[in-house]
Amino acid sequence: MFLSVSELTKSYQTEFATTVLKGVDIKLEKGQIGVILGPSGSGKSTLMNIIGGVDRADGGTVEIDSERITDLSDDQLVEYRRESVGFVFQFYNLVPNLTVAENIEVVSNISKRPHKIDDVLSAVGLSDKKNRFPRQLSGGEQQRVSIARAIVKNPKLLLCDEPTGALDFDTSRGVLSLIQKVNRQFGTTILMITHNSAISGMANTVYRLRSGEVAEVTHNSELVPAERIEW
Ligand SMILES: Nc1ncnc2c1ncn2[C@@H]1O[C@H](COP(=O)(O)OP(=O)(O)OP(=O)(O)O)[C@@H](O)[C@H]1O
Repeated sequence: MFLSVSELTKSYQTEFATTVLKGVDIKLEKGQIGVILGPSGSGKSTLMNIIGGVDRADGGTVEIDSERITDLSDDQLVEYRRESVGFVFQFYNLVPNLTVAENIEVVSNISKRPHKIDDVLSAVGLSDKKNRFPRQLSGGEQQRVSIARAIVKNPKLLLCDEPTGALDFDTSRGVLSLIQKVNRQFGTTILMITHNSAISGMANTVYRLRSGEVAEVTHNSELVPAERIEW
């Protein structure tokens, strides 16, 4: 199994101890798309942060491509985040005074096996806008840049946290369609979190999270093209 999350637990200690993940199991084959669905507060971002090496679990394991992430030192986690994981968030976090190409170049410059910037720009449909600044782009275009920046390092895993959360319906479908295209063209394994259940049709496996537990797992034998998703 390419991505294997087993019995993952996490609590936060504030005034009260809050158990956010109560033994979560997730499995994805290489090249698959997984979706994690769940209401606000169900633990989606916490789970994503642990898989992405941004936060640490209390118990359980995360393995990607036979590497046990939960055993890595802090320095090894930095390396893992830089080489192996691409992140896409609801807000694009582009550097405002760098052009589209430069925003992508910043990442490719520090990667060991990057894709060519022009190939990535072409894949996201922004070759003709590579010299623009983020403020000169629409929200959907800015999200395309952030996807290009996430995939240029040729990551083992692309983590998308509510990638369409700030976008209108038509633009969202375009971005989801691009995520499907990235999966097909580059063979990238993708894990996406959302509270929008309409998106689940485009995933091989859907995990429904409720109060820190996987309440339901659904496998789709046929994937719905993003263009056909309605909500
Ligand atoms: N650093 C933290 N310290 C204390 N509690 C936290 C921390 N991070 C998250 N939590 C709590 O953990 C629970 C799950 O949060 P999480 O962000 O993982 O949920 P989520 O499903 O991603 O929600 P949303 O869809 O609103 O982003 C929430 O009750 C939240 O208040």
